[in-house]
Amino acid sequence: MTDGLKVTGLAKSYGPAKVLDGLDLAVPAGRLTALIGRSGSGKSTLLRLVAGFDRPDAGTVSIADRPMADVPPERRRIGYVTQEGSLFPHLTVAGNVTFGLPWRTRRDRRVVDEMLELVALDHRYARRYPHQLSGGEQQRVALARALATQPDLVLLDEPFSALDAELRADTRRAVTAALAATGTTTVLVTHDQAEALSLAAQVAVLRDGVIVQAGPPEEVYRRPVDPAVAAFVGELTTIPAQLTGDTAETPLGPIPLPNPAYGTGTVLVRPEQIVFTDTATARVRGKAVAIDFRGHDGLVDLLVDAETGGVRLTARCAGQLLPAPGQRVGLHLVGTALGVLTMDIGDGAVELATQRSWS
Ligand SMILES: Nc1ncnc2c1ncn2[C@@H]1O[C@H](COP(=O)(O)OP(=O)(O)OP(=O)(O)O)[C@@H](O)[C@H]1O
Repeated sequence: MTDGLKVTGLAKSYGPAKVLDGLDLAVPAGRLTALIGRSGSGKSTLLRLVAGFDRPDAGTVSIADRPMADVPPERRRIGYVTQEGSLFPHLTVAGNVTFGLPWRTRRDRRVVDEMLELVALDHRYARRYPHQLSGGEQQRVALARALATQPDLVLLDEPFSALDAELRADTRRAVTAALAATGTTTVLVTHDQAEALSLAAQVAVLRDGVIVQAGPPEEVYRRPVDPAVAAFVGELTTIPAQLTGDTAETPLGPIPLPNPAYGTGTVLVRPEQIVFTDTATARVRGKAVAIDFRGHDGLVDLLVDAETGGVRLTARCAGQLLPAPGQRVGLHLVGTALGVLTMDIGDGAVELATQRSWS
């Protein structure tokens, strides 16, 4: 697969603060890459350097195989959509959509109709002004404006974060469909891990000035490179274990390990890897202690029976099937462990995870 965007050794400091520290990232052409990382980790800084709004201290940026070192922002063939969309308030939707186009094309109604259709907006919106649109509609117009110039790369900086949940889902669908239909290389910055995992072909995790992991969503979720990434992209639960090479023996039974490990340790798994089974026939049983109800599903704090370890765990369960607090449940462990902390550190494992070895 060719790279739509390639960044190598990118460095940027503001005063003494090193924000990007030799960052490498390859974004496959025609696909969407989600960039995630804690607040202040440098996501917007990276986008600004790629767009040419700011200059890196070191490193290179290439877009569609063109080195960008001497290319000014307006010649980089980039579409940029921010959280607020930043439409021109004094221009109609049509005026906004065609803003970056040559004069002659600007008056061509077909371009506007085509772009509005692409982002699932009725062509009658063309004559409205931004203040006459909802937040989600404004974001779609902002994307239509960005796509109208047929850019080599679209940068989306938290474009859905100001929208409420329902509008966000609709807008997200329209925007990703438009990007897929045009085969546009896209980098999406988001604070919403679920959004990143669901929309992206590649998820890239920014931490300490570098990309610590980039890969397909399933890989980042199931095979995180370290405990901090594991905790950042989803919930975790820990189980004490004896590590016997390719397998960990836990109170809930054996579980395969991604990498061989030996001795006493703690395995990390996702809560959905602990599955409820029939209490009568289960080999391991426990009791639901507390429920964290989340609508479509919930997290269940469990206490495993004393004779099978007496450990506390968290399981995920579909909303309809959630046990009541105090209810007895059968337990079964599925899948492969995310990794192992090769020290038995008990209940505080997740908090301590970043400080411990990982295998
Ligand atoms: N122009 C600037 N001058 C000084 N410091 C800056 C400048 N721009 C960004 N920073 C600092 O660089 C760091 C990274 O900022 P950036 O906005 O890139 O992070 P982010 O990951 O996008 O954060 P968020 O998720 O909160 O939007 C922050 O500590 C920020 O204060």
